Amino acid sequence: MGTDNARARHLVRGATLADGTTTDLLVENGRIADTGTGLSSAGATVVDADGLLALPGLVDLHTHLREPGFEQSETVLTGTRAAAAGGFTAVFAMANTSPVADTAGVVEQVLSLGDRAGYATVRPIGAVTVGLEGERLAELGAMADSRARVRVFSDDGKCVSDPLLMRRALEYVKAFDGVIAQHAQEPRLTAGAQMNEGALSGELGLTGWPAVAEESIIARDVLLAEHVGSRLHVCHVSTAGSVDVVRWAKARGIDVTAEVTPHHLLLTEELAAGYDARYKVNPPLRRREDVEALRAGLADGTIDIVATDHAPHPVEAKDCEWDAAAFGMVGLESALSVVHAAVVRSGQLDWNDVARVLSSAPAAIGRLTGHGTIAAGAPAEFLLYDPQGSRTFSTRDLVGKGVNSPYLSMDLPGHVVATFHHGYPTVLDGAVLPPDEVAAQAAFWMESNNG
Ligand SMILES: NC(=O)N[C@@H](CC(=O)O)C(=O)O
Ligand SMILES: [Zn+2]
Ligand SMILES: [Zn+2]
Repeated sequence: MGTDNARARHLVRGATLADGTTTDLLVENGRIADTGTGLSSAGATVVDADGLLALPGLVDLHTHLREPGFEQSETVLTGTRAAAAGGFTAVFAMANTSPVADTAGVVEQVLSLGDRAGYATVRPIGAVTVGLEGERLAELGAMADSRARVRVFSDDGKCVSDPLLMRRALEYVKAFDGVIAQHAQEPRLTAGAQMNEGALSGELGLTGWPAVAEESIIARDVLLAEHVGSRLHVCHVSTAGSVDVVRWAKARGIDVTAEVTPHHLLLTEELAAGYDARYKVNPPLRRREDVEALRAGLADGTIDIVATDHAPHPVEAKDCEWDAAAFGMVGLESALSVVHAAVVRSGQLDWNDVARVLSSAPAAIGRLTGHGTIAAGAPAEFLLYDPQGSRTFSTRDLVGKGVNSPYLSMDLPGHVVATFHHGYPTVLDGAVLPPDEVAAQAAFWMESNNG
């Protein structure tokens, strides 16, 4: 049955592309076989895309899939189902698992789990240091040369704070065109930190996380990247000052890219006032001025991409006192709607920009091919989005294991109607397709493409 479906052609009829033109998409053998209007539907399953926007499959450069080791929070299967629901066709899986993804063995395991599940391309991120301990470099070369072909390295969750180790890591990854993705947080300036440092943290009696703890590491790292002539990526930029530092570095010609999360584009620190730990995240939600600067930075290209930092946690880790709660929010299922609400409605980004910041640019930074374009001959990696209307976001919209979403009971615009990965649907009519069906499609795809 799965084999038949994988061979099946799909005709997506009357979709609107990011540039506003209308087209049909004939999907066959994993590729977009043809585009144009009035394509024949002979032998094809027709998907009516009237009024729907077709965007290249979203690529998340920053996802916590939690497997191996924290399967109570998420697995590669559940996390990639959440990804598909959000319109993602590729995710880069962060290394803070148990064991840590600091060896070729672990990254190959994560790769295989992703391939088998079949909901999205999973590209493992390798740890920079052994055990994320910040003491000695992990086997970066072996991870790069492994089947997982790791190009992005990060100790995310922790900062590579030792400047000498950071310098060595930047130097080392040049050999295989890798990039260090830094979680910029000066540890001494943020010991015990619970929320953004400012008047509000004082009022609430919570230890503050000062903006300078992020900005000083970014400033140091762009200078190190310049010094060694290497490539740096900055994770989840959250302050106006960070945008200024990155803008300065780019003007100087330094090879740096930066990401912002959907939540830092929409939410502010005032949400901490109710001590609801759903709003506890690292880096913390900041001030309105920071949100405005992040939006402007994304619009003018200083910030290259939006990445979710999808960080699922079990209910117990959030349903407790603020100080004791885990940092992090889920974000895959809501990302496109939140970006729509934060920067499309305001006119700062159009849909072409959205396709860039959520698909082609993250693919380019991660050296991932086969994603980021909708064109005849290209791999069929795309989604259909209904930009009309809005929904009250609820746990029914959450497909992964985590329910730690800051958007529950908020009204969000639009929704993902369909996602196609490797030419087969992972989401149709707004519903994620069952794991056995998708796994069968994936097995057939692997056979015809690798075998
Ligand atoms: N963002 C978070 O608040 N938490 C992340 C770690 C991280 O991205 O720094 C996690 O792994 O839970
Ligand atoms: Zn981080
Ligand atoms: Zn993270």
